Amino acid sequence: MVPPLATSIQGILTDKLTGFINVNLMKKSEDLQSLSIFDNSTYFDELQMLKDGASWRPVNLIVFGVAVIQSGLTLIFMLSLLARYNWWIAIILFLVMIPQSLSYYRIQQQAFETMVTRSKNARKLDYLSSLLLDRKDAKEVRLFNMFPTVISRYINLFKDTRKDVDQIRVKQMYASSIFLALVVAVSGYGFYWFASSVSQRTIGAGALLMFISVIASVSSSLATIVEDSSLLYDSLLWVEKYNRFEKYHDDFKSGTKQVNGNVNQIQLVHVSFTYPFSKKEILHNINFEINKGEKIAIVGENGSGKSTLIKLLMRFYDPSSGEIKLNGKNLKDYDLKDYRDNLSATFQDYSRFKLSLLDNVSVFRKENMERVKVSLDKAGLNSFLKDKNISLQTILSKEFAGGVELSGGQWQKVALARGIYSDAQVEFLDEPTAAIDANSENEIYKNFLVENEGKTIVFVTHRLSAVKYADKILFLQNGKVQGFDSHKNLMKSNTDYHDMYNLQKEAYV
Ligand SMILES: Nc1ncnc2c1ncn2[C@@H]1O[C@H](COP(=O)(O)OP(=O)(O)OP(=O)(O)O)[C@@H](O)[C@H]1O
Repeated sequence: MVPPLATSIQGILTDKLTGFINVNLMKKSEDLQSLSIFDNSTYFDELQMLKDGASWRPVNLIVFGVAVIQSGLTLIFMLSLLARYNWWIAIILFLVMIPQSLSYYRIQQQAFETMVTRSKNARKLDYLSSLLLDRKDAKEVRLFNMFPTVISRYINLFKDTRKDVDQIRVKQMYASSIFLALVVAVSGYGFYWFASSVSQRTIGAGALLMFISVIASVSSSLATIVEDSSLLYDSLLWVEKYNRFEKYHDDFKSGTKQVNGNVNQIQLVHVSFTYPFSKKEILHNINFEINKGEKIAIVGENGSGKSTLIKLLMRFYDPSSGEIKLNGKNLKDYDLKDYRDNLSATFQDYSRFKLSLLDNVSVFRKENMERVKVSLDKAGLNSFLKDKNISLQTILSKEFAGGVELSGGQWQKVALARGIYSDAQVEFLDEPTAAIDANSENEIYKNFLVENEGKTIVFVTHRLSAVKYADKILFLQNGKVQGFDSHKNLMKSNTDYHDMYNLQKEAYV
């Protein structure tokens, strides 16, 4: 093909395929609605490799495919020319290619597998470099002078990773040398045969010149075929991994039943739960129910399973045993997206999108400026609405031009505004005020829990002062329900709860 044309076609294909594959990877992520895939480190390894190869591997299929076909045709033509004089030299030359090609393929496969296992290290290497280069960890990295250790860890890991690859390279070099030696031996013999035939005048002198050019062309075509087809094979292995990823599905399926806007009751019946790829059971035989309009507080020590319970209620995971029922039917029977449309949440590890204030609140749902403003106001951010330097279009990150940096508490309020904006029937709040000052905290709880009559609200809190707003409190200890009742009743009937509440009360007085 004409080189400039080939270059531009290759450029266009590279762009299109990169876009196509990355979009497909993102769409695949949309299919995987459970969080279980994120508990599997192999997922990150495979994804890293697929993302890294997205821009060039598929194009290699075409580039090397075309090169192999071109060299194959040249080879056949040249060998048939040679066969006209001496067919068995042509056959021997051809046979030399087979074992060498096979061994080359094997090495190439090893090189590919090394790269795949290496991707575990590649991710670690990426992480180590971003630790020192990114803004996120800049403060602690500098305070604790993490530079020398991180750099030396990077260098050691890099050396380790290179070791395997270098071994493969050496093998490749040996295989190429043996291949070359065989070709030289066969060609040498061929040259001897042609030269003797010319001296005995059984063939003309021109045949010797033809033999020399055939040998040059055959050996270069053979080398191209073997090398390019092994690179082609390498790209095919990548495509195979990509297809496997595309076909990947977990056991997590959406049902078809519609919620029809009625989340009247959510019931947990003998629910136990162990995270995927983990052995330890986190929740044990949980039984309780939430009725429409109720305000339920979940309290308990760190690690007692409060956030895990919220994840199950939102169906990010399914229980390992027992069932969660929505309006009397198994939650798994319901259309997942439809169910989640009825929910809203402010997570403990809420997202800080590097997008505009408007996007951060509306998150691509139907935009309604007035409602965004009301949500910000209810979340305690009315100061934002008066600030001349902040508009709804302002990007909430200094990494982008004109962006602003928010404080931890302001970020949490933006996350709360996002929850308020949705106006969903059921609201989950996982430690919604951890970073918020006492005055705002009170206001927020009032806004959420007192002035939200019809809404069902489940909130996790360590601040026991907030439990006064709850109809019922679920008291968790080591993944077990220790009590489920009103604050008043628990204070009377549950000594652990009573002690925990009083301890915190004393700390504040
Ligand atoms: N993805 C996960 N895979 C395996 N174990 C996990 C995972 N996420 C959490 N855990 C474990 O589950 C347990 C409960 O965690 P969870 O976040 O539910 O506790 P919590 O009560 O919300 O704690 P906190 O008050 O500190 O927020 C912890 O021991 C934690 O290590």
